[in-house]
Amino acid sequence: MALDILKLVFSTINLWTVLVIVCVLLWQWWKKPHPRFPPGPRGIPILGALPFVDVYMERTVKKWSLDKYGPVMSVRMGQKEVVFLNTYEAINQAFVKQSSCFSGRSKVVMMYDALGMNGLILKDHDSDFKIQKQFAFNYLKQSGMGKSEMENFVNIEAQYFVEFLEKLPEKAIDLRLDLRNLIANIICKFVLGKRYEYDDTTFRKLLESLQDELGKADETLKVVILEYIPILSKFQPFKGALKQHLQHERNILAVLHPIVEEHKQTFVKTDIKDYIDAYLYEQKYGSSMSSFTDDQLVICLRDLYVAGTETSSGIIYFALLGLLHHPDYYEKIVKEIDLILGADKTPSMLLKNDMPITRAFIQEILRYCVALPVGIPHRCQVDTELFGYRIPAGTDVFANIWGVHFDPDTWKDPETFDPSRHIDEEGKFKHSSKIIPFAIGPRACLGEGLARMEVFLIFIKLLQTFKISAATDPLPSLYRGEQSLIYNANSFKVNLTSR
Ligand code: HEM
Repeated sequence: MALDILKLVFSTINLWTVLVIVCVLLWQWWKKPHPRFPPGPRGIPILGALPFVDVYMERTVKKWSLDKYGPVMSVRMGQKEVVFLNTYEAINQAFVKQSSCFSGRSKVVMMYDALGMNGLILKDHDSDFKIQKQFAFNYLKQSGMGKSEMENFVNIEAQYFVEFLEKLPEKAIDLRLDLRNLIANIICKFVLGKRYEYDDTTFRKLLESLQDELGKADETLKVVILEYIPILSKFQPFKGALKQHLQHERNILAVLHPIVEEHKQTFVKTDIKDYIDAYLYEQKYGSSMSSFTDDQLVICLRDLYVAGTETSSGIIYFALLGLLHHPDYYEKIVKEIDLILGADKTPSMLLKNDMPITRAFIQEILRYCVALPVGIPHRCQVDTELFGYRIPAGTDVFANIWGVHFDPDTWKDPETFDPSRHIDEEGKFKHSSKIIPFAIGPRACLGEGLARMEVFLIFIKLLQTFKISAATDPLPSLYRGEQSLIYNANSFKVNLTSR
């Protein structure tokens, strides 16, 4: 009898416990951060809308925004309520006009244990960040970002690159890694003060860590999910994926630390050769010395290297794929290059106005193949209003850059790859403020000037030197690339023949 009573009590407690847990979960899922929070799908308890989002999250969200929720909408992702801005006007309003509210960063689970919230990319928007970003920007500008000094350097590196390719045995080649080498060399020269030969072991180590860090798509997916359901980091396979990701980050830092130490040993205040020297100078003699710490320096170097390598090289890789998909444009561009540069003249940004077809093609690649389709999330720093909605402090806000580039209200047949949309009736290149691959506002890309220069000069140099043909059949899609931390084309091979 007593046993029966005990059994009954326990089964009742269990039932109640389960009921309470279910109610808490339902309440959490149902409750919005504010009655005027932007509308959006709430999905199912615990997972939110995660199971309903395509691997190309930006495309699903844009569709939801067009079909039902409008330009400013929310999506419940796991435990988090995030906001997506799906039109140029919404992004401009938040990230430019209300930038004092919308420029923060949140803690990133997949990086935090290795990087904290230091460096440039992950740093919250405070006075320290402004000093660091201004310093980095001034340094790049002084080094000639967007000017002829930097152009010379990109051209010299591009020349090394084509010479390296010319020496390779004639066979089909996948240029992805070699392009990454080339672009990494450019950023290393500015930042670390040296370029590396393609077989240098330190350089290979750095590149391999980058490749591992940016990861394979399925590993990346596991660490990305942790941003929304952090509790999963206690369980496999998420625990292992996170550990590995953090180790890749530490590997990059381990290569950079000794380079900084070497600079410290050889530092001469009257001979500033690179970013590290300039930083050490600021550390010793600058007016805001406390902001310039050793840890901050190493993570800034990591940021410039990581942010500056995969993005630009990926866009050039996409541009080559685009050419192979559109032989009519291949022909037109080569004709333009032959007319303006011939076989020997060095590519130059000064000639860009004479090359509208090449520029229009690159512009269409930047529209169509978005390296960071939803940018890097911003954190709303104070309770604020946006388009009549309430956005509480602490909310993560994404700019759906892909959504802007494929907005049917701006672009006719947005899914058609068509460079002619960037050329006016007089045959001149037409700039569009609604192509924003580098984002906008105070958190916009630091390296836009350098990246634009790299893509233009290297793309032309390759076409001036080689005849490029496809060695992969069928070619991967230009529209559906590989979704990892950075969106890239799926691998393909080409044959290169000297022109
Ligand atoms: C085609 C090439 C590139 C693309 C498409 C690109 C795109 C972007 C985007 C979308 C962001 C996020 C902006 C935001 O949070 O709103 C960003 C941030 C950043 N990029 Fe780039 N980027 C490229 C090349 C580069 C290069 C070459 C460098 C280095 C010199 C660089 C350094 C950075 C840094 C440091 C940030 C963080 C800025 C901040 O948090 O304030 N990027 N980039």
